[in-house]
Amino acid sequence: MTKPSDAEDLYLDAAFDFVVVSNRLPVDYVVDAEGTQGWRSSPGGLVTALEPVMREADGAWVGWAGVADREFEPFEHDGISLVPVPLSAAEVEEYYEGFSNDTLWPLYHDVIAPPSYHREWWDAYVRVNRRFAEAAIRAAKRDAVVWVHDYQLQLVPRMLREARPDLVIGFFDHIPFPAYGIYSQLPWRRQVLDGLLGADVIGFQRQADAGNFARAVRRVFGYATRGSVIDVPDESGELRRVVARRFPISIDTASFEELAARPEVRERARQIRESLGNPKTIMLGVDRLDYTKGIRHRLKAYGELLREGRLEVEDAILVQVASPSRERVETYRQLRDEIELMVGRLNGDYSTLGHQAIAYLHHGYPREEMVALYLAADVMLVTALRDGMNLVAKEYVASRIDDDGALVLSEFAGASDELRQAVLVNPHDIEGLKDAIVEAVHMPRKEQSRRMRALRRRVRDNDVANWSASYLETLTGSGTIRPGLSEQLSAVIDRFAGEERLLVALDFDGTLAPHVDDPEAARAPKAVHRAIGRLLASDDLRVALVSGRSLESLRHVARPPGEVLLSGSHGVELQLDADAPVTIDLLDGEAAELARLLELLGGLADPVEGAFVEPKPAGAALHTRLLSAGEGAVLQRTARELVEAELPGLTVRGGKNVIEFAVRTASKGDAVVRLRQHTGASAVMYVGDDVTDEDAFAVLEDGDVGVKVGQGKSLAGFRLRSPDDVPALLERLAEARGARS
Ligand SMILES: O=P(O)(O)OC[C@H]1O[C@H](O[C@H]2O[C@H](CO)[C@@H](O)[C@H](O)[C@H]2O)[C@H](O)[C@@H](O)[C@@H]1O
Ligand SMILES: O=c1ccn([C@@H]2O[C@H](COP(=O)(O)OP(=O)(O)O)[C@@H](O)[C@H]2O)c(=O)[nH]1
Repeated sequence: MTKPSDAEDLYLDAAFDFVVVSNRLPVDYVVDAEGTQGWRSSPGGLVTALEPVMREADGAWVGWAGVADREFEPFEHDGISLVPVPLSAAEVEEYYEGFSNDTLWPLYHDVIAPPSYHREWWDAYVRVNRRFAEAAIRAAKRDAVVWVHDYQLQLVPRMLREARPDLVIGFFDHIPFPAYGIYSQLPWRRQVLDGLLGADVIGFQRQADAGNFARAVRRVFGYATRGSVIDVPDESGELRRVVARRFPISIDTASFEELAARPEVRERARQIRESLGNPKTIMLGVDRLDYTKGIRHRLKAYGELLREGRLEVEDAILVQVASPSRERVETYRQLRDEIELMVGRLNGDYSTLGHQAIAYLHHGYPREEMVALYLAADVMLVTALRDGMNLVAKEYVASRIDDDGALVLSEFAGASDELRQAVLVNPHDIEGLKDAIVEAVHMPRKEQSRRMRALRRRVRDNDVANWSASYLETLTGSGTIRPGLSEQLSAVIDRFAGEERLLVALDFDGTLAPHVDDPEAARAPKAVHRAIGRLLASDDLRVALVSGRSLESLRHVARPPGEVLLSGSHGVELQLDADAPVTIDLLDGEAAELARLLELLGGLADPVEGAFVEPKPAGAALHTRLLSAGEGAVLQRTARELVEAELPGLTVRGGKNVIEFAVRTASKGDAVVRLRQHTGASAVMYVGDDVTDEDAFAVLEDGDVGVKVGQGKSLAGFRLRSPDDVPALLERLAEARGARS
């Protein structure tokens, strides 16, 4: 791999600010029986999800064209720039069918099938990952964002970072990440984790996957993890923050709704029903023919229902689309044989001359036909034994624009975290699955509509544009923030308000009060005081102010009521009880350092008009907000160099137009940890705007809520546009908390 020092020429043909890398391109190269060559949509949910994202972005998509031993020049297809990566026949066998789909796939899906471990497959995996990384490097401009996808390419993030430290690197895992007891089987477990940790943000479908990943990192490397943050040391020992958290993928909901409303698609749905003899109930399964999808369990349950007479072949039919997948992998061949044997038996046993038990279709269908099938089906069966997300479930819901139909959904599919109003099942429990199918078949129209409305709202609120925006916002900190509370944030507050004991921790400057030139003149508007008052009147809810200011200054500007807990000087000072004195008892050495620090900063600031020093109990801040950006930057750099030379080891913090030095190490993160302990809170909300608030976001845990005010890279899951939006957030929480009690 080329190192950055000799990689300058690589930047020359780099043309893209945004590069997506996945094993598959959205199209496969095909030659039909007559020898006609062309491009056909490639299978699977990854392509369905990424296609609309790429159509919006002016980026390049690096991937394989689905055929061995063919090289293609980069080309444009349907408005997307594609950069094909070639694979030899041996590589398809060892990297794609072998290591990706016969080692990692079964291992990551909880060993439903036994994984095979072969050293030659691993060698091919490393080689091919390097080729993908090199193609991405060629395509990416300096400082570009490169977003790598899925288990086939887990080594690419590290390869990119080593060759091109300028890049912003993201990774998204579309499939589950298993518990360490299973993951640890992998002979190359260290290398794979290390490969992934090359990314800045690692996205997962479910929080459970992110948790499994963080635990594996702790077990294998011993790196510290806090909430969604992993501290990864680089070669010089400096810590790099890697975020690992859930970003549930979705679909282009509006396009499914639009298709479902088209007269020709509705007509096609009617034809499908008619061709099946207009039975009372059409049940539908749509899956790649994969052992993770639980097709066998579904057929078994359906067969038993027919045998027991709980379903009649005159009334019901199961349409099973099993689209061809990975057909040269032995486990998939065996699965096809088993499924087709089962379908043959069931049809032999239960079909009559006029009524078929199962319509089995071993084909892939285009989007329009899929929507017609969704519209034709009264009941959708998604019974996966393990599935990263399962987009089919979301597509069914989005297509039911008349708010009818019923979805039976496995709790082992990622989609079940969001689609709570489906009939949820454990597909291993065949009796439970049978009951769920019967419940769905007989579900009253009113009940169908109640559930479907809630399900549809969910897929509309979190569509694929939302998914990519929220991921990329975490990765790059860019994006437009609309004023007010987003629907997602409102929904999360409602959920948060239901937790047992709450802590609401708020930064002051830039969050409750707008930034002003004179720090002592900063004030929060009346609306903030009112909202805090309402929160303080709520049951089991504590409010804390967490500021970089000294406590004295914080009390002066914020004028908080006595019940508000206070943390000042970035966690150095804590006031947990209104009457308790706060002392920080500097050691003699610390006091001497502080005195010298004030001298040094004073010496720098005094001659510069507009610059001033704010003394703090355990440090001092040099403010440059009245200077031009250039002058401010120069003064801050000089201060940093001077202090580091004379007082090495002090904590240094950059903020908005301020640089701060402290003789005692503490952070807003430490403050939040102490406050959580002190209040016994079961969930914490933290709201902040500055870089120093990132320490607090970093210690948030599952179930907590982080809200960043304004733009910029952040670990927070949610955003508000400005301090003007904060009172509405606090009011909403107070209201939801009140409604609960
Ligand atoms: O490329 P193939 O080997 O033919 O397989 C198709 C894709 O299958 C997997 O899809 C996953 O991504 C979906 C979207 O996030 C998700 O809903 C599903 O649960 C996953 O299984 C695989 O992860 C992709 O890489 C494949 O392209
Ligand atoms: O005949 C078919 C079968 C499936 N799909 C699409 O393939 C994707 C399957 O994604 P899912 O997440 O359900 O599972 P995956 O195959 O990725 O494991 C969905 O968008 C389906 O609409 C399709 O277009 N035609």
